[in-house]
Amino acid sequence: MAQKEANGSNGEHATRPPPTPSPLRFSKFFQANMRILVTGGAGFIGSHLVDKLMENEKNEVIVADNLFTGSKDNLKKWIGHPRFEFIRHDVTQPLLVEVDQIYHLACPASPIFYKHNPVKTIKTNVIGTLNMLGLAKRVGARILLTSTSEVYGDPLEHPQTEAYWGNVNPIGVRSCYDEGKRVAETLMFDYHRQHGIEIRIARIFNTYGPRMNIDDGRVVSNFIAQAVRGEPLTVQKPGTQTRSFCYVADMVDGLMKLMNGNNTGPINLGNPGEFTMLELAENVKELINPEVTVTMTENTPDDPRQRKPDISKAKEVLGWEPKVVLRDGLVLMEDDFRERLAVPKKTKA
Ligand SMILES: NC(=O)c1ccc[n+]([C@@H]2O[C@H](COP(=O)([O-])OP(=O)(O)OC[C@H]3O[C@@H](n4cnc5c(N)ncnc54)[C@H](O)[C@@H]3O)[C@@H](O)[C@H]2O)c1
Ligand SMILES: O=C(O)[C@H]1O[C@H](OP(=O)(O)OP(=O)(O)OC[C@H]2O[C@@H](n3ccc(=O)[nH]c3=O)[C@H](O)[C@@H]2O)[C@H](O)[C@@H](O)[C@@H]1O
Repeated sequence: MAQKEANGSNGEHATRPPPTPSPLRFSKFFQANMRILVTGGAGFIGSHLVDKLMENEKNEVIVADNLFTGSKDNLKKWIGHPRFEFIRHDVTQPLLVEVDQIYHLACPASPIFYKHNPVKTIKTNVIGTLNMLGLAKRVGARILLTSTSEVYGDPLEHPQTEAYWGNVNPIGVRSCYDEGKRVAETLMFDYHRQHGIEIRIARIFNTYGPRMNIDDGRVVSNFIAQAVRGEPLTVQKPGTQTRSFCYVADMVDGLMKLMNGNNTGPINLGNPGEFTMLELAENVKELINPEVTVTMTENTPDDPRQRKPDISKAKEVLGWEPKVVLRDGLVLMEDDFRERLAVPKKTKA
């Protein structure tokens, strides 16, 4: 059953005005660029976001990343650029920089990585978000959190609207991530209400695209790497579980619209096209390598059975909806995987 509309979704519950940015911002002669911090900017979504932000000559971009799952390779075209800076930094430690906006993405996202060191994952979500909120408060910056559709857990409502409070196991092996992100959302709203911080929360649904780690472990990258290598596609049982896959360029566009718009969120960002894992495997097989087989493997605990975003709110308040359909996105990703795996496409005889 739909639960009541998420509180404070438009900032009406802030009890304080936002903290003031640096006095220099109001100086008549100061013509600084917009200074933007991207935590987790060496990762998959983060590096695509950095590319887009760097297109605007009025932006200076600082990436803070501990390189746990990210890589400097993802940022190589910007290293040394005068408007770009990389800081190897773990967000569980305080960070002192002067910025106007913070995109807070730092957190391992693939289940195999976030379950690898669950205590660190919780610390990243809770202490990391606290640190970034503290920074936002000190410098008067607006902060956007990349939350997740996993806050809905194994959802009993379908598709999921932002008003749904979720069905999350608090003590399971995925909880470090799901509950960590839920606490991060709570912290965002508490800082907003208590200190007037300008917040934005995106609830991201499964996003895919070029630059995902080859051994990332997530389903789209697994299937594409397997198809390119000519290995069986590993569908975890029962295979009827569903996900909705969003192409990364659409996601970056949504994140920037959210950051620069007036709504705090939370707002679902995702592609509502819904596929079973067996359907995804069939699509990858047909498009990338019709010779591979599909094999059924064991699943992991608490795997959500279905997931599909209701994006009415994103359409209404951001004027955003995804443009790239799954079959086109898979092909766009294939070229990047072939290049990195050094497996060229077979040319027809
Ligand atoms: N890709 C998706 O489908 C998806 C879905 C929902 C939410 N998200 C969220 O989007 C964000 C980015 O996800 P992604 O898919 O790009 O994952 P990713 O693993 O490629 O990127 C995460 C980045 O954060 C960095 N990082 C991790 N812990 C850190 C720490 N303690 N300090 C500093 N840096 C740290 C990693 O090194 C990496 O560069 C994450 O917050 C994730 O929860 C992603
Ligand atoms: O979008 C989200 O909110 C979340 O989605 C993913 O979590 P998950 O949906 O579990 O992603 P995958 O690991 O890609 O799994 C998707 C489905 O594919 C299945 N799978 C995975 C891998 C594989 O080789 N085969 C396979 O069938 C899994 O059982 C699962 O049902 C991301 O990894 C999270 O970071 C993100 O927050």
